Amino acid sequence: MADFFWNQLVAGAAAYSDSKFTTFCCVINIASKLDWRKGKVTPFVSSIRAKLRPSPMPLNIFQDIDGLPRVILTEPNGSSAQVLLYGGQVISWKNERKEEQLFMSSKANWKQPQAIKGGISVCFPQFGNVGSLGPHGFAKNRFWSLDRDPSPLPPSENQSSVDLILKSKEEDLKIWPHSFELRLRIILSAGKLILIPRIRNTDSKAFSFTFALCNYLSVSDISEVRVEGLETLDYFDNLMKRARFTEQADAITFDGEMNRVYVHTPTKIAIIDHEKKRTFVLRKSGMPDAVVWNPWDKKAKALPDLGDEDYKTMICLNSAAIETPIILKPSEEWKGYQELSTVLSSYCSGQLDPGKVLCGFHYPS
Ligand SMILES: O=P(O)(O)OC[C@H]1O[C@H](O)[C@H](O)[C@@H](O)[C@@H]1O
Repeated sequence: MADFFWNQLVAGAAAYSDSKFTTFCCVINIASKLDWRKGKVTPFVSSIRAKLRPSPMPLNIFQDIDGLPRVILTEPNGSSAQVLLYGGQVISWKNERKEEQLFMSSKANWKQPQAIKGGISVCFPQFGNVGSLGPHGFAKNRFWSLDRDPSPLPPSENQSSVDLILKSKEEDLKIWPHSFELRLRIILSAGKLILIPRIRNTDSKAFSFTFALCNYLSVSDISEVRVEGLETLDYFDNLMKRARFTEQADAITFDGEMNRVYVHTPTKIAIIDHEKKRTFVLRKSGMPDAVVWNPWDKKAKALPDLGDEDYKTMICLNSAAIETPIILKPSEEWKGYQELSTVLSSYCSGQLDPGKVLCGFHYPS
């Protein structure tokens, strides 16, 4: 069946233009049974679709050459996103001009159980190395499932979305003995990519965790990038044994390795890419901290899954809950929210036009 998928995909690629290719890749409707252990995706016949709950837009999935099933989201303006069920990881977000907004390592390791460096990955139940687990926990090295019973989506014709779920399995309980359900809704709409993570304690005892959405954003040249919104805040410097400092600069710029956890950050942070004249705007709630990371040249060379020059075109700006771990009692649920959007940077004497990127924002309820 996997061969069938791949043959269809290749035939489709040859027959269709790029814009229609995505549509064609959507041959396999998500009314599918996904058997990960065999590395296969087995579509049900269409009659079974009727038995499933209706979704607002048809959801599309295909299996790529590495055997990793991915969901493709598209919206009428032409932007698109790709989400791997492995790690629940967003690996691509293209704007309406088909320009990639996310960074993917040129040496990313696509073989399980490795984590894939790039896109937007989920760090749970532990961020970084602080704790008993391996770096960034295990959610990024697990196969997630489609959530067949998500909470109802807000009605909208021009967005497409997917709901994923990760439940604790036996192997997880051995290393982190707390039963949980981690849900992630990914919504694509014109110029925006929204991620809504939710974690429910399905155990009989309380547990605590740290969490991050690790956003690898694509930039033209890291030396020309500035991050605004973190000035005057306190941060833990991971390069200085997590010592606490207060940010003194007007904006964060880069001329060497940086690995900081800013605490109590505002709900909006801007990444200004001077060369591209483009600003990423990160809006978030439920995740009070923000991690800023760039490995620079030496660390990039030391990391086996990062190209030597890759650091120049990436910045990691993570939405996170690290300083104060989240505690959930049995049956309680935590919910976060993250929205990434881009706007054209507008300058007046080198200053970002505040009306364009720093205007008020209200989160959807
Ligand atoms: O390799 P990854 O899991 O993508 O993590 C990459 C980086 O993410 C963060 O932002 C951390 O602060 C870094 O210490 C880490 O190395």
